Amino acid sequence: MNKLEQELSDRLSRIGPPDEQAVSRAAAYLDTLTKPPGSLGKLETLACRLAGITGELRPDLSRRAVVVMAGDHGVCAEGVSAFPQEVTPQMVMNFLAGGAAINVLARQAGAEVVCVDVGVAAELSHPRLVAAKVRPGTGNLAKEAAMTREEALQAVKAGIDVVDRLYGDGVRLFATGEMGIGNTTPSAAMLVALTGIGVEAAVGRGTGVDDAGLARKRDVVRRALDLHRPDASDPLGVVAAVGGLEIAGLMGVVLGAASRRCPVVIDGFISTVAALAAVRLCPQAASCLIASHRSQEHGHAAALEALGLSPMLELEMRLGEGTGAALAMHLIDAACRIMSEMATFAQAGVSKG
Ligand SMILES: O=C(O)c1ccc[n+]([C@@H]2O[C@H](COP(=O)([O-])O)[C@@H](O)[C@H]2O)c1
Ligand SMILES: Cc1cc2nc[nH]c2cc1C
Repeated sequence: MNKLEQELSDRLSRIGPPDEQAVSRAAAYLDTLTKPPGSLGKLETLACRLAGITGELRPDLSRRAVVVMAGDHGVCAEGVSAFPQEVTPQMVMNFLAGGAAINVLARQAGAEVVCVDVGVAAELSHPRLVAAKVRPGTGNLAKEAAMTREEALQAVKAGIDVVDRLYGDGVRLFATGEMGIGNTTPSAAMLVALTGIGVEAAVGRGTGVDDAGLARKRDVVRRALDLHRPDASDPLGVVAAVGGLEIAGLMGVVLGAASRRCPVVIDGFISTVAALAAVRLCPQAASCLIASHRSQEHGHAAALEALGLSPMLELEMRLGEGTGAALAMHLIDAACRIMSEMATFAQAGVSKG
């Protein structure tokens, strides 16, 4: 085992199961509040999950960050996106200037946006950009491995390192976001490799390719899987062969948050595939995941199902960047406020059924 593998394995060994006692205490407390038992539905489930993750009934999740991992994709050469590759660095600059949808929605949710260059195919420099470029874009997975295993490990480490730094600054709630023209293709390839579902079920229109583009994407995914034959039991091998640098970075965000017992809100298709790969690497990490929305991207439902997650929102969004996750933070706030502000039957003098 080399140094990075050892470091990752040490980190994974620190990821534990949810605190079942805290879950039971949260559930019992919710039943003392002035409402029929269970009537707040998924908000109650969420309050219990947050207790299980953090070990606290009323965790302070006021410091929060959306980590937007950015990377480029050699597979764009196959004509798999409706947009040109230069949009990736252009959007990174937009994130840093505060003008993208994620900046608006994160501000509204009280979250900072932390943008990480883990593999953009352009030179970028900005005081607020986290510079962690592993390589300038992946290889074209239809013809070669997206990256080496070592590069995948470096990208995972970049995600863990960002979480560590933010945790040190007091951040206790994380959300995944990404930017990478072409990244629905590697995400679909990873989903097929990890779950065995059909290519048709995993590949969708991404930024909006037409029927010919969709057919090309499916063909590319089939060719890539034929070429690399990734092993589902080796998630790092899967992301290295047919994944993306920002996807590996998001695996690190999930694993880092789980190792700190922090909830991590999962955004759309790409984020969910990254979370699935992280959970395949470390099944215990599943307990820290909060699914935010169901994206319009064709394969997202299957990715959520593979994780056994039920999203809170269905807003017909398909942007990525962490936008659905930022919106779900309002529901996390709602669940926390129910636990801290609602009167009990005894306090309000309301008769129990
Ligand atoms: O989050 C999603 O479900 C989602 C669905 C479709 C597209 N995206 C975003 O669009 C880009 C990938 O789309 P594409 O067509 O270039 O593969 C990438 O920057 C993602 O953030 C994101
Ligand atoms: C403009 C644009 C913004 C995005 N944000 C995330 N993916 C994106 C893709 C495009 C094309």
